[in-house]
Amino acid sequence: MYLTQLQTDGDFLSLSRQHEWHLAASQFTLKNGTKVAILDTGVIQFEPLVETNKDIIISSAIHGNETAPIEICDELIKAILLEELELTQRVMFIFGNPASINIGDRFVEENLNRLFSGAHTQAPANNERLRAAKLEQYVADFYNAVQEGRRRYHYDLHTAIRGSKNEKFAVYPFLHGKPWKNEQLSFLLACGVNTVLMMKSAATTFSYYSSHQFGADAFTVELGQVKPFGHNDMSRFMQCKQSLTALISQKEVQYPEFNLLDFELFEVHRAINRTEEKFSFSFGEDVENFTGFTKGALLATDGKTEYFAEVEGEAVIFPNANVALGQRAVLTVIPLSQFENLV
Ligand SMILES: O=C(O)CCC(=O)N[C@@H](CCC(=O)O)C(=O)O
Ligand SMILES: [Zn+2]
Repeated sequence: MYLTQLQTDGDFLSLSRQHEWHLAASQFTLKNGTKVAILDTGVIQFEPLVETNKDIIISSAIHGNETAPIEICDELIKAILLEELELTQRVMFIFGNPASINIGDRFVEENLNRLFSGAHTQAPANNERLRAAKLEQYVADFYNAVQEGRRRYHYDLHTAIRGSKNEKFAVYPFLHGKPWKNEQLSFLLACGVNTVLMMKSAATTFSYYSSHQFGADAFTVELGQVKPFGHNDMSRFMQCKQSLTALISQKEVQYPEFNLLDFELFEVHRAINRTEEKFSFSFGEDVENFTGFTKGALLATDGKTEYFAEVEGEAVIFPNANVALGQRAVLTVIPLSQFENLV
């Protein structure tokens, strides 16, 4: 059994990487009374003795090559297990895809972040599809284990393949008409994220699952650019780590008064999917996220279909010509025009 080693070094990341797709469940209690439950590889849950009012999920390694968020969570988990950090809230950490961490790639067979909200059932099982089903269940059990009416959060931490004109940005899952929350934007700002994309449609991403299925305040948070372990300048992630630390170890957290002028808010204009083997962009690999295009400029070619910028300044997000057929090759955004749904 792995507990003795884990209680000694707090290294849940290495333990998860040594058990790529499954780890026997176990539990123990820290000296400070915090209950620790290892639910599976990459899934560890903490419940402190004190009365709590928040249920917080912090996930990383949904894509295994996005190492900075993994390092943040590794450090937080170690601090909790070694009792250097005491919690005041229920917290579940998830390393989404340990096998993809071990190959230093986005995924093994299939993009885990396109398999949630039941999408994992739409094709024959593989390890990522089985994993998505398990992660859905762990999230459901975590939120449903306590009484209704508590505050639910899920921050799914990523880094982007390309550089970004806005280094850090968040994806606000489509809320089906429910209002966006100033308070959540203020938390993101405390993490160093002042740029937010407001999505306009349902998705099969992890953050959309927690948002839509459980009403969690959930975001995909892009903290920087993909780099191998050991190549991240962790000083650039300090604000995020400190804000997450405050959220999980303080009863309440105060943020500076909300000022819309502190933010760059975008709405998704459209998603362009790759449907043909022959798919290319009109621009190079060095073109960064949030690069805007002149109306009428060619953006992408999908087989015989050409896509042109429809709006002056339409900007690209997550351009990736190598996505699987049928998947999103790029999002385009324009500045948010309506703010009444922000409360
Ligand atoms: O840089 C890229 O091309 C992708 C970075 C990344 O993994 N982003 C997430 C965004 C998820 C969302 O839209 O909420 C993803 O593509 O899964
Ligand atoms: Zn990612």
